[in-house]
Amino acid sequence: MSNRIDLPYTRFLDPEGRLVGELPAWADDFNLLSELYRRMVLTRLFDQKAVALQRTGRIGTYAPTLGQEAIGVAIGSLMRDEDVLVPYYRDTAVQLMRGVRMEEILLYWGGDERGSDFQDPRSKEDFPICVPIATQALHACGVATAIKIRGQHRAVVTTCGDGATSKGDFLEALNVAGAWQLPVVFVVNNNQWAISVPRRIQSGAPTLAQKAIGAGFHGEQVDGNDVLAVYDRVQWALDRARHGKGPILLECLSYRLGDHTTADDATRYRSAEEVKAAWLEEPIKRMQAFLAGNRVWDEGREQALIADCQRQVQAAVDNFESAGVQPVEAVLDHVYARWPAALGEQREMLLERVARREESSPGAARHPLPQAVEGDRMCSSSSGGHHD
Ligand SMILES: Cc1ncc(C[n+]2csc(CCOP(=O)(O)OP(=O)(O)O)c2C)c(N)n1
Repeated sequence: MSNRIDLPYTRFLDPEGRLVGELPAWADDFNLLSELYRRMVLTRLFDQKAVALQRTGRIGTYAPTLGQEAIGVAIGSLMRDEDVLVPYYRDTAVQLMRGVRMEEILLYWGGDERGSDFQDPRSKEDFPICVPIATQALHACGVATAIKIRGQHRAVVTTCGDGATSKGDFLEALNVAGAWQLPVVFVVNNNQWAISVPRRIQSGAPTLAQKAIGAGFHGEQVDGNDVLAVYDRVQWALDRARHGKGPILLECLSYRLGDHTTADDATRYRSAEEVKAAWLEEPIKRMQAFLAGNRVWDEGREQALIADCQRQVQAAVDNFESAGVQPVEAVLDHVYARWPAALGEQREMLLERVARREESSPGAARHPLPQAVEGDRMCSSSSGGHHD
């Protein structure tokens, strides 16, 4: 007997950018389609820069989003200001679409608290990136419960990887979302790897989407390399959630083209042939081919786009590098809404110490961003503020 539950799978574009399904009416808008492409390119160029900044010791560990741009761009382009994002660490694209500034993302990965204090009103109520695997799924259900109690028309989106779907937190979140019919959309970035653990041994379930069925709600699979497919299904899921029709799980099938993080070396556990084959499926080339085939994209537009994105990325890097060092006491900020008395005392002590050190040797108490440690690529822990 098969353990497979037949669930929908959506794909409109094949890897060459040819149509393999009938596009919905919303996709008649070629301005929108070009914009989705532009956003994927911007994400990729920023991502490449972030990796380069880690390699030169200017930020700590970074989790590249290479190959998964379609998923994040689709989600972020569809969420409304009043929706809430509860992300994981590979959500650079969604955050950029939500108005999080590139320099804020760099500050975050540099271990700077200012990187989670988003300035854009669109992302003010979004959560910071969650590094502990799958815990964000429960936070999302908490937010969705509040929205439901208040009778608001808002949706919560939470994301995770394929490995995260094995965690108790994830399964508990599905359970409560189904039991209470919460307005939450779970998006699983099935990029085939959880660090060095391949999808085939991650779970006995033939699809990860079917995990929703056990919790009493609908799940689907989507080609996560096809931005049009992801856009279509996320749009539908968000609309349902906002109208009180309960949760949805979308499993987006993609591939992690980069290392797990800059502290990883994926050549140790996966073959060059596998990665080469995955590059043939990646999302940006296929969308470019589709747009070019419809005569709305050409080499001139491509060059102008790349130049524009590079300007934006460089301006963000300049802002990041001139942000200065965060105050030492920031290590205690953002932990409690109402401070316990003991922590207040510790903060005072810390400030006194900083003041004393500052008096005896000006500048010494405020350290610059951490520098790269030699051989960082092989280290399992980060050189910055995060551990994986
Ligand atoms: C609770 C917890 N356990 C272990 C880790 C270490 N860890 C970091 S990433 C990762 C794999 C996650 O893989 P997946 O969920 O597939 O997401 P991906 O990184 O592939 O996007 C693990 C085990 C962690 N961060 N948190």
